[in-house]
Parts: sequence; C-alpha cells; structure tokens
Amino acid sequence: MTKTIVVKIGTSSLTQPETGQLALSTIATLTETLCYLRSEGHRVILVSSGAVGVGCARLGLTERPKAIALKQAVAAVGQGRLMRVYDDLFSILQQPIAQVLLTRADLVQRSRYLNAYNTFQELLGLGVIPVVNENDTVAVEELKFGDNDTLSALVASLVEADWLFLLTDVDRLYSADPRSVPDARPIALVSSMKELAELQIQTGGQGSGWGTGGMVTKISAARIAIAAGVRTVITQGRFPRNIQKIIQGEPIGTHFEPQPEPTSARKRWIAYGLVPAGKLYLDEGALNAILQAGKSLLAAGIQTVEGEFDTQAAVQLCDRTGSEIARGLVNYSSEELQKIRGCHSRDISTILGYAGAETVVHRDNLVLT
Ligand SMILES: Nc1ncnc2c1ncn2[C@@H]1O[C@H](COP(=O)(O)OP(=O)(O)O)[C@@H](O)[C@H]1O
Ligand SMILES: N[C@@H](CCC(=O)OP(=O)(O)O)C(=O)O
Repeated sequence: MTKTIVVKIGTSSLTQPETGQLALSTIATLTETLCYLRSEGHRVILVSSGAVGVGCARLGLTERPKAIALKQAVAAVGQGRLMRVYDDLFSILQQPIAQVLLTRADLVQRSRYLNAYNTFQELLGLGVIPVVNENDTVAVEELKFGDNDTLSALVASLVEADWLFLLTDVDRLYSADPRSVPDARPIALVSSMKELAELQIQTGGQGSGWGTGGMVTKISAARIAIAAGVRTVITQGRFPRNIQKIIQGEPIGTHFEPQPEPTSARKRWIAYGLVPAGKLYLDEGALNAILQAGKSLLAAGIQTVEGEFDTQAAVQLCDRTGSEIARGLVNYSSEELQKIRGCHSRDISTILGYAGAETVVHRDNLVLT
C-alpha cells in the first residue's frame, strides 16, 4: 500500500565530523534508498539540513557561525551546493526532485499553510521527491523553525504522513546522552507521550558540533508528529537502508507510536503552525474544565495575562507554574482580558461597555498540548 514517508537527515549525518566535508557515501545510499521507496510506490519527502555546514566547508570556516547575518550568508552558499549534489545523485537514478524552502511565516498564515499543502500534493502526485529546508537566508529570529526536526514534523503533519524518520548520529534515543552517560539505557518504543514523560529522558546539551537541536528537538518533533497520527522513528543516518528494514517491521531505532485518534488538521495548525503571542495562567477550576471535561475557557478561570495580542491570536494556556497545557485562539485582546480576567461571563458587557463572546477560548479553537 502507498505510504507517505518523510525522512529528515541532520548535518551530523550529512557531513564528516572531522572535516565538515560531505559524507558522500551516506548521501549516495540515502538517495538509493529514497529511490527504492519511490519504486515501491511510496510518496517521499526529504527534509535535509546541511546548508550552513556545507557553506562553511565551502568557505573554509571551521565552526558554525554564531552571528545571524553571517549564518544566513553561509546558508545561501551551502544550500545551492547541497541541491546540486542531490540533483546529480537523484538524476543518475532518473528521480526528479524539487527544492522547497519554508519559513515559519509560511505556516502561520492559514492561506499560505494551505498553499504549501497544495504544492506538496502536486509534487508528490508528479512523483517528485521534495527536498525541504528552512529558508535560512531570509528567516527572522521571531519567525523561525530554528531546527529541522520541528520543520520535518510540521511537514509530516501538513501532508498527513504515515512515517517520519529522524536520521541522526546516534542509533536511537537513550535514557540520557550516551556521549556523556555510557551506561544510558536504550529505548526501543515509546507508546505515548505520557510514557515518555515517565521515562524522564535526559537530553543534555544542544547536540553535536554541527547539529542545532540535539535530542530535545527530536522529542518535541515526535510529539508534533504523533499527534498528527505519524509513526516517528529516531535512527542512525549512517545506515539509510535501515529505513526499508524498519518499514518492513525490523525493530531498529526508537519508535514513537502515533496517537490512535489524530488531532484534526485545523487544531494541529492552531497548536503547532501558529506562533503563540501570549500566555494565560489559569486557576485549578479552569484547568480541570479544560483537561477533564473538554470545556471552553471562561474569563473567570484566568488569573494572569502575559503578552500583548489582538483578538484571534494564538496563546498558551498554562498552569500556575507557567507549564503549557493547551493552546487556543482568543476571542478577546490582551487589553480586554486584563479587565475581565477572574470575572463572571455575565459581567463582561458591563465591564467592557459592549457585549463580547461568552468564552475567552471556545473549545473548538482549543487544543491540549
Ligand atoms: N537522551 C539522548 N539519547 C540519544 N542522544 C542524545 C540524548 N541526549 C542528547 N543526545 C545527543 O543528541 C545528538 C544528536 O543531535 P544533533 O547533534 O542535533 O543531530 P542532528 O544533526 O542529526 O540533528 C547525539 O549526538 C547525542 O549526543
Ligand atoms: N537549516 C539548517 C539546519 C538546521 C538544523 O536543524 O540542523 P540539524 O540539527 O543538523 O538538523 C541548515 O540547513 O544548515
């Protein structure tokens, strides 16, 4: 049966750690593997990092630049070279590819989100393998994916993929970073995010020399993907052929089971496509109403309003400590909410001087995270 498969490969797998030069054999085997999957009738998307790493190697820079403008310039050098290599290799195997560069802003605006969806559908329908990366050269700090793990999960969610493979330089997820904790326990299966919380994984720092996110971003990517019903696997990039074996059922890497009832596409866009503009701190009653009873959020349950936002903005709904439990679209601006927080809904029109919505976040616009 045709499956939609998203494969993300990180800089640490695409480049040689000592020199920063391209790891040609890995890229060639990855190309062969993805072409094999296409020949089996699957729809394939590659999310490839490496623009900054390849740009650095081309320019003789020995470490990842920190200054934003330099990083953006280096990415512009590297992205072209990376695509050239992919196009040469895929062309040898008669496989057309396409470059898709996205910024966070492309997924925030609903019309652009839908446009991206349509473009992916057309490309996949044409039998093309889209090669996706963040548009590093123009991305601005506030509207950035920041790491390709998150980007790949959002793409997998957008196209409602069956599989997301996060290829990296470790063979799977461990209870702690195996580089610094040699006896860390390997984890084969995560059946739910609740189970993941119970495992209390330690993720250490920011990842290997050239990578950006480390394991933290892979775990949050898995969370986004499984909510969309996408089975997610963390496995080693050096052995791309393992992707075929995993699809055939071999227990390689760490598997995250997809949520049995995926969150709807619109709610996923609210939860992960939009960038939250503020935070609402809720009391116990409101937390229970949202978590246990699936109710809407009323003004009475809001203790504190943080940030400045307009009506219809996305906000984080948090407990007293500031931990996020849900996201939603607000029916009031932050200015209005400062006046009506803690108040009964029937008093809102008197306080504001006009009638507003009964709920602050209606349950149709509210997603548990
Ligand atoms: N709990 C953990 N299990 C496995 N690896 C971990 C863990 N915590 C941190 N890491 C580190 O994450 C690194 C992979 O992340 P990163 O360097 O960002 O790779 P990539 O370039 O593939 O995105 C590994 O090399 C490993 O040292
Ligand atoms: N967009 C950046 C990659 C960012 C990123 O997530 O890198 P990595 O941790 O290696 O997957 C680039 O192409 O260099």
